[in-house]
Amino acid sequence: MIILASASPRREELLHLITDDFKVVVSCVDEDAQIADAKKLVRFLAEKKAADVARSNPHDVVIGADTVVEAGGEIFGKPAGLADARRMIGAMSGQTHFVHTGVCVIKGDVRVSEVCSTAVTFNTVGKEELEHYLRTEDIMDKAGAYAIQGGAAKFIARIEGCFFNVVGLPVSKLYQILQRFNEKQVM
Ligand SMILES: Cc1cn([C@H]2C[C@H](O)[C@@H](COP(=O)(O)OP(=O)(O)OP(=O)(O)O)O2)c(=O)[nH]c1=O
Repeated sequence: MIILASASPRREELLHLITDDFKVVVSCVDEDAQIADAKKLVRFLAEKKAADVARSNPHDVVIGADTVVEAGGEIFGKPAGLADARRMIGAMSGQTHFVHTGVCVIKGDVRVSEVCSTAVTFNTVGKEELEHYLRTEDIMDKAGAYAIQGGAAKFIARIEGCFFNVVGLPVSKLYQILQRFNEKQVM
């Protein structure tokens, strides 16, 4: 059985693009980590989430993931509040940033972790547009305080890499990892 160790409805929706044969078990890990490198951070947290659920489900294939935005040398997770969200989108306005998602798949002793990065370029977001966006989108549970799959779509000038990675799961990369588990007969 495949288990998605995530409370994210986006990740659940995205995993359905690969298979309908899975269940969700939410991990209860502390996401505070003192890691300054964004790629190392998402890998660490994806592993932590997957390992937490794998401990009590040793015979299942457990998937964990974590997404952050890296913009101008800063790492943006979920905003702490409206002011933080305003600051994050302000920093990304008219600029290119990276969205990194770590994904970890564990079954018993076998563990595969990967990081997928997507470059996203925002058009300049005007003050009024920004305030309207903050009023109308549920951004508090999104890394970088935006949803590319939602109202932020209108700010996107260009993306390079996997779109689904930005939404929280690098679907094609995860598919390849799961195929490897299948070939090794560990699924
Ligand atoms: C940048 C971006 C992020 N996101 C979301 C994906 C993730 O759900 C969230 C980042 O938070 P995460 O901490 O990676 O995930 P989560 O807390 O939602 O779920 P869990 O830890 O239980 O797996 O931001 C979007 O939905 N759209 C976007 O455009």
